Amino acid sequence: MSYLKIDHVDKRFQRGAATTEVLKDINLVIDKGEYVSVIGHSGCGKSTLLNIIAGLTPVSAGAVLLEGKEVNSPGPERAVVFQNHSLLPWLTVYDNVALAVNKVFGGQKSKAERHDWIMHNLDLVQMAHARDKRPAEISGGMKQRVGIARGLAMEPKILLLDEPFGALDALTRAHLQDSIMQIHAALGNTMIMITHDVDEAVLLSDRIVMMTNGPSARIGEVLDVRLERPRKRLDLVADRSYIAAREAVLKFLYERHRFVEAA
Ligand SMILES: Nc1ncnc2c1ncn2[C@@H]1O[C@H](COP(=O)(O)OP(=O)(O)OP(=O)(O)O)[C@@H](O)[C@H]1O
Repeated sequence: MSYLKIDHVDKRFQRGAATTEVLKDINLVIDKGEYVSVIGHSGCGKSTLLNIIAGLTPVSAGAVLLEGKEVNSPGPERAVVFQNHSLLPWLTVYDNVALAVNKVFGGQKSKAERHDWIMHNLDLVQMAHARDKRPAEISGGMKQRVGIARGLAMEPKILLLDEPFGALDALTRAHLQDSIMQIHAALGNTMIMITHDVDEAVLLSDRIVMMTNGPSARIGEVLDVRLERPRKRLDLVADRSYIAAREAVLKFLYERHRFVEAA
């Protein structure tokens, strides 16, 4: 049985009498522990696909199956990390993570166990020192770290990352990419990440799913990234497989499926 199966998924949005077909016949199987990136031009339907996997958006046809069970509502086994962190501004870093932990584990773990689990996840993203700060008191990168801790703390089967580093400067972004690689190596969790950044996709992924332009976007190609782990960005700069993977994605995006802005 596949771990995650996206099976002949179509998505159409209805606005009044007009129907837009955003996704057409999306098929993808993802193994447990895989890191899969989804890349494609703006508006092709990447977030729509992620939201379907999250159970936030219903499919128009087809199905998403996680361990054979159909996904049709949001659940803690599919946690989402959004681009803009989505932390509650009136709660501290600790309480933002606690909210999710209490919701998921309130009936299973004691108060002390939940506390340890919250601190463990804040430690994983190197944010334990800021546990009493509110979101407005910490940087964008730190907010994303807390968002990732909150997602991980739900112990999801799949962590869905919607451009998690998109709003960050290049250096902060690089630090967070390194952190997420370490977390993935340590926990072996399944991750699906949307990105616009070709280097980020190659650095982090086991496979890169490349989507054609919408409307009716499809999966155009899936690239296997055969780079050994752990990966170090500086070592990869001159690595032939890295350069080849990067070139394959760039060619897909800028030669075969060039983005043409609507007039
Ligand atoms: N709730 C909705 N109702 C109607 N149309 C929608 C809805 N959500 C998304 N769309 C449309 O679906 C298309 C795909 O949007 P989506 O946000 O999934 O693309 P994307 O690839 O994630 O874009 P970006 O890279 O710019 O974030 C767009 O044309 C968008 O306008």
